[in-house]
Amino acid sequence: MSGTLVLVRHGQSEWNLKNLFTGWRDPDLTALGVEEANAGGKALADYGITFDIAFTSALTRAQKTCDIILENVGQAGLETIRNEALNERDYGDLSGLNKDDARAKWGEDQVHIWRRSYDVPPPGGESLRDTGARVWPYYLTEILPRVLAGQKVLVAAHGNSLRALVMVLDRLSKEEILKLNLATGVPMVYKLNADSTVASKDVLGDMSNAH
Ligand SMILES: O=C(O)[C@@H](CO)OP(=O)(O)O
Repeated sequence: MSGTLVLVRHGQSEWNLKNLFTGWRDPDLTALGVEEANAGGKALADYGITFDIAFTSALTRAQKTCDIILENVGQAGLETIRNEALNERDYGDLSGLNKDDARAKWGEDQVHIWRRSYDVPPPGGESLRDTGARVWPYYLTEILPRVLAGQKVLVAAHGNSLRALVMVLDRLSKEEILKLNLATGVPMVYKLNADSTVASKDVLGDMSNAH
């Protein structure tokens, strides 16, 4: 058995609350988002894990979630690497639009395809496959080697950048990934085998109401 990889989606952001497509835009956490990050951090503290290093994106909501989690496990100030490779999927021209307004304009089905399909990009933006094409190499070169060396690694990132990772880790098909939503602030604890496959996965919270 090698190390441990913890993936967590940031807590609720101002734009999650306003129901706006966010992508690379940079809204802060809401008060609920801060609470969710604290709850995720407490769950990890109860689980009994501490980290060797943390990774997060170039966006405020993920960075703050990362900091809050580290505070909760008693590791404020732990070395944290920020990289835009872990940023949210770029929503292109949809960024800043209200999701219900987009449904009214383009139809429920089309918006669902843009939000959750594997390979259909929103206008001017990235498909999940495009997002994976930057997340996955970063994972392989920067994150996985540390886990395989036995380190415990925290990754605080975004709904879709993490879906791209989970798709590969959990070996999900294009159809299965369409249905997968990640809840804000709920840590997923992966133990990896030496060949980098998943030995076990513990979800520390409720993913059932994720959307
Ligand atoms: O707006 C976004 O960037 C993402 C994550 O909040 O939204 P969705 O869940 O619709 O992919």
